[in-house]
Amino acid sequence: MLQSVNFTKTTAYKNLTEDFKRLENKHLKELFSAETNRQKQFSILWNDIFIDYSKNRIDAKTFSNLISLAKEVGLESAIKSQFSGEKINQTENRAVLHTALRKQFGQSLVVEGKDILTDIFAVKKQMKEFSEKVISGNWKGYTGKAITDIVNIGIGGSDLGPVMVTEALKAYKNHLNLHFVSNVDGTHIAETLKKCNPETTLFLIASKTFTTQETMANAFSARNWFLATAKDDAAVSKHFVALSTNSEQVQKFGIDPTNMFVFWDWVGGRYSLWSAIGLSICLGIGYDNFELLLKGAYEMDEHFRTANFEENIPVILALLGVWYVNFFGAASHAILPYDQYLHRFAAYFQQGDMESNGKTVDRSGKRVDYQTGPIIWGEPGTNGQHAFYQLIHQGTQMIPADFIAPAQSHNAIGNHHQLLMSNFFAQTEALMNGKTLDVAEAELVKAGLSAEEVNKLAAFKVFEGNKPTNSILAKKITPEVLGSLIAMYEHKIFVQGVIWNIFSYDQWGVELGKQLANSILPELENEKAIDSHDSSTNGLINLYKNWK
Ligand SMILES: O=P(O)(O)OC[C@H]1O[C@H](O)[C@@H](O)[C@@H](O)[C@@H]1O
Repeated sequence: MLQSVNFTKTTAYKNLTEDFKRLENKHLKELFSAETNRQKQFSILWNDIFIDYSKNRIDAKTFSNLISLAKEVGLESAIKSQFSGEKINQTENRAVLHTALRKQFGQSLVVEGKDILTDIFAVKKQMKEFSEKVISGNWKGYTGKAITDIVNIGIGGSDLGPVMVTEALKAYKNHLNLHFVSNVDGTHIAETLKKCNPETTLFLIASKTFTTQETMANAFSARNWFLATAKDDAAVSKHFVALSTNSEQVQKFGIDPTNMFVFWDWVGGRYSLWSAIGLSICLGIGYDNFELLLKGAYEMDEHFRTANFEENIPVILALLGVWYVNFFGAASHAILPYDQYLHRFAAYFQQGDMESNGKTVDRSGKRVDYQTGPIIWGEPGTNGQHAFYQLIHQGTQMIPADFIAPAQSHNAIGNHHQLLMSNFFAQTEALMNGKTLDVAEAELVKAGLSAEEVNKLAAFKVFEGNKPTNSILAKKITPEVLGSLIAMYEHKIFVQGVIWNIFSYDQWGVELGKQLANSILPELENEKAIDSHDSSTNGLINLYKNWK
């Protein structure tokens, strides 16, 4: 089981407090000139991924104290507990075994006396056969036509992962058109169905619980739309399949149990793209590529599980994050992929990270007296550069950022990739070095400005620099590399949860809004004025009722 340790009471934390005093006002430029081999010291080449974390505000001593922190909070045994299937998600009394889904054929994992890989491989086989049948056109719709369009209906973890991965690996896409419907706003399903033909559309109803309001509403609307043309309940089985843990609800909805792809309660929603929830990935890029994605994740699992903390990528990234959140007071962390295909990567980890570590209560049930998970955000470069980088460069907040880029593009058009990469390299350099007042003045003088104008303008052209970044350079974004990158962030989140002494695998914070929406729903079904809430909520509901 996970130990409950307040990391702020450890010796390592005390030492880090001293480190912070030493480094708080030290410029990264100074650190680089003091250590000529700094990149070598603070970087890892692993498979086709290079992690350069040298542009962080640490020195060798801080690094070693951060590693000690991981040791002191019992990270080693926490990793063992997670991988072996202990019920570390204590508030839901569940194991956390998305890593088991990535195990390779021929391996085994016995949990509570049962080899859980037997069931996992059986579902994978079902996914392989089904996806191959649909892709080849052998799976026919109710009028005998091959499937052309796949609509995945799901939300949160049953949507974001498949969306992100199928976008990231679009270069591997086959002929099937993929659509994702998540929002309960009728616009989402309506606009999607405009593009589909009931005879050739396959719906994947993706929901771990099969009770999620948004998904069920969309699933019923999809079925009504389908039956309006098909006019035969028996046709449903050719066009609707379920990805879920809840066979009872799946059957109630009317989906044939043979068309159900199961997973298990030890797969958290936001960690479920590796499970049956990944069926849309198999359909969109082929099962073999899905397997490669899993393989890449498995390799990262093995690295995380076995590498010394000093060389352990997720551990190091997690510790650097803690360093900024808890010592420098950073409130957010940016994920900035220089790859258009990764345009949903940050959005995916908004759920992955914020739903996991957005907690205020520690593992003993007490309110924490330190900061936990940061706000995760980001957009692809270079778009972000022309939008919000201003604040990263010259704003008052410290925003540690991960810059991710592939050395090889899937679309080598002209010099586009060089242009992109020049920006990737320039940004982290600029964020680190900044621009001094002297340089800003000299540039203005060179541009022919008068002394008075130089004096007026120079302060606005200064960049303090000293902004920490990680550069994550991959050879190419292949399914395998993507799998590794996703698993890398998953493990980073876990490590941070261990340090912050919180439960990373529950998500009670999403419940209150759901409960209240359920109690408000019946109030919207009649004309009566409402007075059961506070004046703001009553006022809003009543105005809505007047206006609708
Ligand atoms: O797959 P389901 O059960 O429909 O849940 C969808 C989402 O619901 C809630 O918002 C949370 O529990 C998420 O973690 C989950 O991913």
